[in-house]
Amino acid sequence: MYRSGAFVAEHVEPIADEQVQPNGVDLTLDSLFEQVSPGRLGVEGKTIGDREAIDAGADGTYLLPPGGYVLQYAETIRIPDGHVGFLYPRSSLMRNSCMLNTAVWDAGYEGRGEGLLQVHHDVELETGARVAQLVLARADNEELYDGSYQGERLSEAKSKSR
Ligand SMILES: O=c1ccn([C@H]2C[C@H](O)[C@@H](COP(=O)(O)OP(=O)(O)OP(=O)(O)O)O2)c(=O)[nH]1
Repeated sequence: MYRSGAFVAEHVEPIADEQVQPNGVDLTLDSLFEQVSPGRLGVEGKTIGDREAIDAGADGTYLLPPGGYVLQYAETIRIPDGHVGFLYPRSSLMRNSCMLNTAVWDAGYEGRGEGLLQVHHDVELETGARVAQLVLARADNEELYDGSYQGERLSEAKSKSR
């Protein structure tokens, strides 16, 4: 069963009232990157390719030509024990010929995650704009997430909020 937006809001920070939706919470755009070297997924282990930050411009707006971009969310997410998270693109993003690709958010994960933004037509995205919606569903789990992305970008979040 999916939880209410008010429940999801207890596991996302910082959060403003307008981000809380009936069935989930909107996440906002923090920053964008372009991958510049190959990564690798092996039978054992993985590496993530190098990235270069994309310049948002003086007014904080990204002007994006078609391509694939790594998008970092501004909010810290905590997926509670007994739950799984799914993220969906905001429909207005999709209606503007862009798509956000996402994966499973595991119980126990805490961090500021990433998604893959596909741009199929030039688009403008302002830093802080709502781009995605996180939903939480009750789900059995034997253990909690303890992978390499646990705690990602948490220290950055703290220094930003000062
Ligand atoms: O769109 C998504 C989906 C998930 N995550 C976060 C939450 C999730 O718990 C974590 C790890 O995801 P996954 O288990 O799919 O990654 P992996 O490549 O298997 O990494 P690991 O080897 O650390 O499990 O990444 C994101 O940042 N973005």
